[in-house]
Amino acid sequence: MINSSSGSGGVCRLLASLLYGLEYHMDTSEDSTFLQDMLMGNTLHLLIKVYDRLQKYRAQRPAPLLDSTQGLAQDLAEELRGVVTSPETTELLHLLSKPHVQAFLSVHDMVAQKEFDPRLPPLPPLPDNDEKEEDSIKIVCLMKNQEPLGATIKRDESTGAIVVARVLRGGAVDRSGLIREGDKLKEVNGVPVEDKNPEEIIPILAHSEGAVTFTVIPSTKEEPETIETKIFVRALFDYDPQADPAIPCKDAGLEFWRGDVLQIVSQEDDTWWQARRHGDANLRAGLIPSRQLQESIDFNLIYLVFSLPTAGLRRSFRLSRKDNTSLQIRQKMGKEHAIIHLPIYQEVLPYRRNLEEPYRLVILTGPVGVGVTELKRRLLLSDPEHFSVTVPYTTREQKKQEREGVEYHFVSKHTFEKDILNHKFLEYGEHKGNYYGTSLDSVRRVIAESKVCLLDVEPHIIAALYSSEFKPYVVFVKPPPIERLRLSRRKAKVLASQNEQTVTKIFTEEDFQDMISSAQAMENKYGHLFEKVIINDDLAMAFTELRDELTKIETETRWIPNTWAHV
Ligand SMILES: Nc1ncnc2c1ncn2[C@@H]1O[C@H](COP(=O)(O)OP(=O)(O)OP(=O)(O)O)[C@@H](O)[C@H]1O
Repeated sequence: MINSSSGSGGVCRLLASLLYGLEYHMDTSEDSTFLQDMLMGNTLHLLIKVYDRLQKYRAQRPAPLLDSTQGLAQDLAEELRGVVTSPETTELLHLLSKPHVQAFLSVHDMVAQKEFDPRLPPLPPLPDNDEKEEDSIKIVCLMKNQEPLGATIKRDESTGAIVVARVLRGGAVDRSGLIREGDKLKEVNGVPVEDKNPEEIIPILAHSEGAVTFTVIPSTKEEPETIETKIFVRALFDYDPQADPAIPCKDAGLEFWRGDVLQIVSQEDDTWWQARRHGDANLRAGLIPSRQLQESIDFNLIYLVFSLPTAGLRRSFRLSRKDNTSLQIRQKMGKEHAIIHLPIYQEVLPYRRNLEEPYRLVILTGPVGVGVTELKRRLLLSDPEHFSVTVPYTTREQKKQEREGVEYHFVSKHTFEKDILNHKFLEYGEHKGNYYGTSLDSVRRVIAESKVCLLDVEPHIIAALYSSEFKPYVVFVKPPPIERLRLSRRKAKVLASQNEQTVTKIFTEEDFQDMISSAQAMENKYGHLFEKVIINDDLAMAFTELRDELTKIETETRWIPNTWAHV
């Protein structure tokens, strides 16, 4: 426990409040535990104590008397070995030979000799400044390690000079504060670069390590005030800068995957923004394509390649299997479009449910037969007080054992058709001359009962529920690779229709192939809406993963579209 009466008490309180403030920016409980352990750990607090003690001596400006205590210790040890041994001399010799003492003396000497700065190479001779119009030259030496320098260069089209095009936020160049956008690059490590192409210079810089010396003519333009933006977006596509022919410098690009949350730190450039991946320890920003690039056809061709086979219909009423010819499901929303224009980023903000707020709607989706119904059934059984499902509407006759509002809401054909016209249904279909449908109001009813509503729909229905009212948490249930599918579903049976009869049958090879290709098509087309993907290989494991995830979303901070913040 931290002693708040110590000198570091204020800092400890500051660290504790920092932890609280940072909570919103953490993805997982592991991140939070890691930070908690680090900020509240003993090592950091001992360091703070050491720092506090050193502060006391600061005013006295202590200076080392010697710059080689190691030499003194060696001389002393030699002299002591020559004298008559006594317990004191033996103890002193033993102490001086201890690695801790030697390390301590070595650190003392490094500080005394001021050896902690990197050894910089001698300054290169100043170039002959024939260009009378240039009034100043700057020689900058940066120590480069494995980390890229964090700047891009280009040839200025009007002057032909090689100029610094961008300085990446948080990168080595940015942290040095010595090179600015617009500076003209004359030499790198004494080698003139003015007659070289940027493509020739980039490898020189990329492969150099240690001290890199730049001779630059500083830009005369007034430096614009840098405003760090705090915009968070969820990437809706995978991006690999190494495979991008358009990026000005591949190494300056930021690789990310669909679903990653990115912090946009600069939008000054119209086509290439600067961003960091949220939760990344690396503070150096990288280039990402801007939204403007989205409008370019090439960009869509390169990155947003969607395959468009029609996704398998979900069996919300357990009726829509492919071989059921008598059923025609008519979806109210989301006709298949041949051309999709998707946003490439979705602006998001952190959200944590308040206890008095309704639970988020949980949407389960996936290809026919993947196990959505089974997972939903298990969730309901696991906690019937907490989870619930909607009651569908039907125009078919009520059976003796059925109760109104339990299995179905029984309504007349006239009422059902009126409700269709009034857009009351999320989805509806016809089977053997009767209508079946799920209404938006039935979702609202479950939520109003302070329960988690589990809804199993086809992915194109999600758009109709994608609002601040429902804040849907969309789980995509995905089949495992085909060999695992064959193995795990050996004994599984599915419902199918034959001659107007519903029968059970085992999965066929065609069912598996359909399931996999349908899953792929769904992911390609709607993957940006899926907050969680669960691979249903081992059923028990898939269920545990789903249940744990649903518990977490009730208490943890998650990223939601910023439009959901406005009611
Ligand atoms: N991981 C699994 N391992 C073995 N069998 C499974 C697994 N997941 C589901 N099943 C079985 O597969 C069959 C189909 O599952 P389920 O009815 O839940 O599919 P579904 O996705 O709801 O499809 P539909 O939309 O056709 O109802 C059921 O018999 C179910 O028990």
